[in-house]
Amino acid sequence: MQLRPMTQSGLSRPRVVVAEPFAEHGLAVLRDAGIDVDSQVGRSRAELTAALADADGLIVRSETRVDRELLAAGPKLTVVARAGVGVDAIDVDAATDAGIIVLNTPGANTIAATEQTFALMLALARRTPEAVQLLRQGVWDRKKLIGTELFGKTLGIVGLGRIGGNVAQRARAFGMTVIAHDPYITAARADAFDVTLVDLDTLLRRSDIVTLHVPLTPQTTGMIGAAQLALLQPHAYLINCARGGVIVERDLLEALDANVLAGAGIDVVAIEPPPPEGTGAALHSHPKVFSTPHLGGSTHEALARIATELAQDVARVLLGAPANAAVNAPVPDGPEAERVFPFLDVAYRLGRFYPQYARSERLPQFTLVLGGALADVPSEALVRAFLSGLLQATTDRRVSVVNAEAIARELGITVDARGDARESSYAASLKLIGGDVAIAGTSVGGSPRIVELDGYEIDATPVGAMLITRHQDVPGMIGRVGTILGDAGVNISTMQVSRNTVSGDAIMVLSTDRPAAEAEVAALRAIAGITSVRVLDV
Ligand SMILES: NC(=O)c1ccc[n+]([C@@H]2O[C@H](COP(=O)([O-])OP(=O)(O)OC[C@H]3O[C@@H](n4cnc5c(N)ncnc54)[C@H](O)[C@@H]3O)[C@@H](O)[C@H]2O)c1
Ligand SMILES: O=C(O)[C@H](O)COP(=O)(O)O
Repeated sequence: MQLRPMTQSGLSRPRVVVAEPFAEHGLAVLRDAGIDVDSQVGRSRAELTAALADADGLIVRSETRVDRELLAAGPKLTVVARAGVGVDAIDVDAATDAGIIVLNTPGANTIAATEQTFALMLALARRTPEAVQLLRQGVWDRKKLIGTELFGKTLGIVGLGRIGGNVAQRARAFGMTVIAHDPYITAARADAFDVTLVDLDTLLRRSDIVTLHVPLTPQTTGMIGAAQLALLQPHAYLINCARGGVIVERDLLEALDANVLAGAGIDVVAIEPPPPEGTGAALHSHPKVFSTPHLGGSTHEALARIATELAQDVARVLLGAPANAAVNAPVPDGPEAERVFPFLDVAYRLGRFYPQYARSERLPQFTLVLGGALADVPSEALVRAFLSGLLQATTDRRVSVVNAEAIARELGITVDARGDARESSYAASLKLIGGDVAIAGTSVGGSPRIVELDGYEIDATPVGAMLITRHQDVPGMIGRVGTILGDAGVNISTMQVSRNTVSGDAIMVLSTDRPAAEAEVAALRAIAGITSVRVLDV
């Protein structure tokens, strides 16, 4: 895919501030893509705030609170990237309002968090940390340390998403019965994991071990408090590798002291790192709690995966391509993703191309025809990509896929998207109709192409500097245009000519290494037979 920097400072090198540890090879991916990296790891919030003044991107993990105030310190910010899954420390709504794309790496640490869940589960069941501690003190006591088996026990999973699903699969291999509570998944997903879906109270009553795998949201904050803990069996264990805030920590401490449950394995606490006098620290030192300092996602493999995936996605966004994993601008997943994804860039380029080519006083109402194999895919992500390109080329505002629709609504711009399987002579295509202009695009090997422009068949890559002439179809035109541009030092990288045999007109579509300057355009316009010259920066 051909890319160009999409920063507000035009063609200057984008700059990314890294606020928390991020694997070196991820930084190398950014630098190789022409992005400057500014490490603020370990610096104060004031220093981080100052560093954002001219930053295009920000990379964080779970310890940086990315609130409205911090976002406001970065007027050029295009992307906030979370190296991991949970985005609860990021004000995603504030980012969306500001047109900032929030990325994460869903799935990259799923296995790590799943295995950490089992590490805590087995540690609790076999009392391993206690055994290690006693042996370190020289105590050999086998009777005191008799454990329990996972085999035959009931595991209750709260949140049957990526991690919950992986935990379920492995629990079945241990010979456990698995029940789950997740109001947002289908029965088919539960069946696929051989899991019975139940309500939360039933899960708490029936489980020998309860494990939490929900995101921290307003609905899940404090979802396990005194009333829920009271439903547990006295021999039950509670595991939390999700977020500390899902549990009311004070209630858990009291329940442990009152033998309401047998123990807890926790990787996360509500405030990290926990202040010494808080409930998080009290849990860490509680004799019935085995805890780890938020290590669920911290394996070499997961961190390497995260660094590569995130750096590539940050580079894609900063270089003008659609994101793979934008939290606030989702693209379809499943089988449709493969069809839609290459066309996000086509839609975006059509958006940038249109106003520079059409030059109409007012933007018309648009129609976007999803042709061929695109006819039955959801159009939302394609419309967002189109609008972000269109508005970036027509407004001074910070526009991206996350706020393009809202801005378009404000400006009264509408897009009527419809599928038409018969529309395309390509396997799949997008046709944009606006006023009396019609442009069709497709994707070839991941590269956007314009294949039809106002009835002319062409094959042009709408990326970077372009020059389009309309002229009479007479001999010598190509030579004259080429000579003027050559004399001016404008290198032509590709040239397409297409003719209309009925009208006797032709179109020439050039990609140039730099946009032609006004004087050069004036010289082209002066060629007899040339009716229009347009310079575009797509
Ligand atoms: N300890 C760690 O280092 C670590 C590592 C990775 C992820 N996490 C945490 O684990 C969470 C889950 O990760 P995932 O990748 O499985 O996410 P996911 O989005 O794939 O799964 C979350 C599941 O929770 C369900 N859910 C949401 N609200 C619910 C509710 N009120 N009740 C029941 N179910 C609900 C969703 O339907 C979804 O199926 C993340 O959001 C993150 O906070 C922690
Ligand atoms: O949400 C996540 O991805 C995990 O909690 C990991 O968080 P971390 O990046 O702070 O280790």
